[in-house]
Amino acid sequence: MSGSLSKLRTEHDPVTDPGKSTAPEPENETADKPKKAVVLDLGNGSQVLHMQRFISYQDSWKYFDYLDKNIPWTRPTITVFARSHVQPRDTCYVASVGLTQLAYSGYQPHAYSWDEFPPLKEILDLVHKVLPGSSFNSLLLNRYKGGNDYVGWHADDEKLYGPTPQIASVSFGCDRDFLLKKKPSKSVQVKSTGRNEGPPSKRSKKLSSSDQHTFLLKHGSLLVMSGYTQRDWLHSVPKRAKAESARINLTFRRIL
Ligand SMILES: O=C(O)CCC(=O)C(=O)O
Ligand SMILES: [Fe+2]
Repeated sequence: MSGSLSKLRTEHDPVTDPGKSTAPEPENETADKPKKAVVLDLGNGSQVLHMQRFISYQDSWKYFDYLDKNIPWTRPTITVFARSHVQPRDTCYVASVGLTQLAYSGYQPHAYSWDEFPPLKEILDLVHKVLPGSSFNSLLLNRYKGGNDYVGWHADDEKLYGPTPQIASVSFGCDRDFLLKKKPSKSVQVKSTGRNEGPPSKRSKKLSSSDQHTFLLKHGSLLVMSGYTQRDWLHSVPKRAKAESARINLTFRRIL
C-alpha cells in the first residue's frame, strides 16, 4: 500500500513508547549505528514514525549550515480565509521536472531543481534508504528563525499527493514541538481552502489524550506521516518563546 510504514527497514531497535524515549543524544554517535524508530498507530489507517537520531549530530550541523547559507529562502504572502499575510517562516521548494505544480494558500512556489543543491540529494538518498519503497520527488523546506516563527494547524492534503501520502520530515537546528491533533468530525468541520496560519482556535473543543500527540523534533531527527494522517489529522509547529535559535525542516513528498 502506498504510504505504508510496514516496509520500514527492520534492523532498528524495538519500537518503544514515544513518551519514554527522552534520553539525551550523544554528540559523538556514528552514522552506522542501528537507528531507533518509534511507530505510533493513530488508528483508522494512520501512522507516524519518529526516529530521533536519523542523521548524526555532526552531519546534521553540516547540512544546517549549508542549507542556511545556500537555499534561496523567501517569506511569501499567503492568503488564508480571504486574508493575506506574510507566511510566518521562510520557505523554498524543490521538485523534479514535469510534475504538477504545487499551490497552497493562494501561493505557487517556484520549483528549484535538485541539481542546484547536491546535499539535498544526499538527504533524499538517506530517507529512501530508511523507507524502502519510497520515492519522493518534491521537497518543501522551512526555516524558523526563532520561537516566533511557526506553522499553524493544517494537513498536507493537497490533491496532487493522492489520498494516502507519505510525508518524511527531517529537522536540523533548534528543537521544536510538532503537534498532531485529530480533525473535528465532519459535522463540525469548517471547510478550509488552505493552511490556517493563525494560532489554534480558543473555541476548539477539548480533545482526549489519544486525539493529540506531541513530538519533540530534534536536530537530525526524522518524522514520517503515513496512511490517512493527512485526511484525518492536523499538524502544527507552534510558537515557542524559549526557541531562541533557527530550525530548518525538510518535508519530502511524492506528487502522483
Ligand atoms: O516544520 C515542520 O516540522 C512541519 C512543516 C510542515 O508541516 C509543512 O511544511 O507542511
Ligand atoms: Fe505540513
